[in-house]
Amino acid sequence: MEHDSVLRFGEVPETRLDEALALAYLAFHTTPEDDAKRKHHYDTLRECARVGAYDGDRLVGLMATYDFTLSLPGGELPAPGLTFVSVAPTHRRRGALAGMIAELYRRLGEANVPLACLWASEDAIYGRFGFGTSTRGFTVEIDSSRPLALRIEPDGRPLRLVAAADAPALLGPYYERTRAERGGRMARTEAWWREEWLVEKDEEDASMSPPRIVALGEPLAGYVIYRTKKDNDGPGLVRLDELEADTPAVAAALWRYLASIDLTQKVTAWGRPFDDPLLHFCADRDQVRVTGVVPSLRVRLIDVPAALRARTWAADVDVVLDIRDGQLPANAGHFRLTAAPDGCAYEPTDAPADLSMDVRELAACYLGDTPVRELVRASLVTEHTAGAAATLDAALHTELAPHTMDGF
Ligand SMILES: CC(=O)SCCNC(=O)CCNC(=O)[C@H](O)C(C)(C)COP(=O)(O)OP(=O)(O)OC[C@H]1O[C@@H](n2cnc3c(N)ncnc32)[C@H](O)[C@@H]1OP(=O)(O)O
Repeated sequence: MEHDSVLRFGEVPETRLDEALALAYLAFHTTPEDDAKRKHHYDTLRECARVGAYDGDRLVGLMATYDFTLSLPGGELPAPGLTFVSVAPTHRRRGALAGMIAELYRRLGEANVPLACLWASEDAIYGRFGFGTSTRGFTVEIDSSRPLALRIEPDGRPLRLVAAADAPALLGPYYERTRAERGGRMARTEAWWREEWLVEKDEEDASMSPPRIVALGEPLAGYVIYRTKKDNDGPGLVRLDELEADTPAVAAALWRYLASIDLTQKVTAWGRPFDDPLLHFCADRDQVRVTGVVPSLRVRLIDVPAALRARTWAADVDVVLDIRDGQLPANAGHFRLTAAPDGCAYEPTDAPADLSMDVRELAACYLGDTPVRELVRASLVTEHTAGAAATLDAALHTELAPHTMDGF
């Protein structure tokens, strides 16, 4: 009988890309709206590394990985991004995903790749595989039927519209600088800008306008990318896709601009960084309402020592961590972490632990997002030595909140 058959895991060759794409459309309940969209998916899949699950010769599971580079506090690392994770509905809950993950971890281990990352379609899937939520954002809604009330003076320099064709060259270097200031951000290629950020027709809502880009300052001091929607039955909408600014005054000017666009009465923004100054400098929090918190990038520490050594540390720490790891035994055990602003060592030890945690909790703290103390209070980290979590938090601290806008 089919459900007794044993699954096999391995490469998905280029010759089977049509089948792989059909499987992804089946699992995600989608059909491409036109040939161009299908070709885009096909080309994306062709460029990704791919793992499949096979029942006999039939492809019943697919996982692809983008070749990303992720910013860390004070550094960056390659971090393959999982995407197109799909299992045929006839073969669900038989270990296809678990087997593909095991095959992926084997490959990444062989290639000395220390991290992997993803956005989850459902929250409950990936924690068991050691992924922790490493960046978060919030969604915000602005009532723009009246001018945006501000407590600070917005930057008064003129704003200018930028053609989408010119945007990668202008915004690319600016965005790249922000990666040095915040963990959790992907390096963007020109193709990524064009195909993911500046694509004419919005992937999720075809009734949205093409992307509009507005810049402030020369040299560039800030920018917004947004789309608008005119609703014939109600007020139009501005959907902010990205806002970056050198100073709060520049940010204030850009937010005020978004809230002033004619024939619209609402601005929505998704995935804003946790430390967005808007929430402080707006004068009326009834006008600027936080409507949700979004778990963003999930990170898997494949090689914990290499991952910890690649980031910088804000303060001295000397703690023994007892790490559990259900998939990668090399990460499990007692390790002494000695870190300081000039470097970090992470070595196995027989010493008793100061803190015990699963590797997914370490991932949640890794980029400076969730404080270890919060996880102690949630009983997800055990503190054996009083004060150990606070000391580790001080060392993990980052000036700016980690943040990811590139969904994939
Ligand atoms: C990065 C991305 O691409 S995210 C997109 C993920 N894909 C989708 O959402 C598409 C639709 N869903 C699917 O294709 C499949 O259901 C998948 C990929 C989510 C899961 O694949 P499966 O082969 O059924 O998972 P598998 O059998 O390996 O399950 C492994 C474990 O995860 C659990 N699990 C799997 N899916 C889920 C889920 N959606 N919610 C909670 N737990 C889950 C299983 O119960 C199992 O737990 P156990 O080890 O305690 O028994």
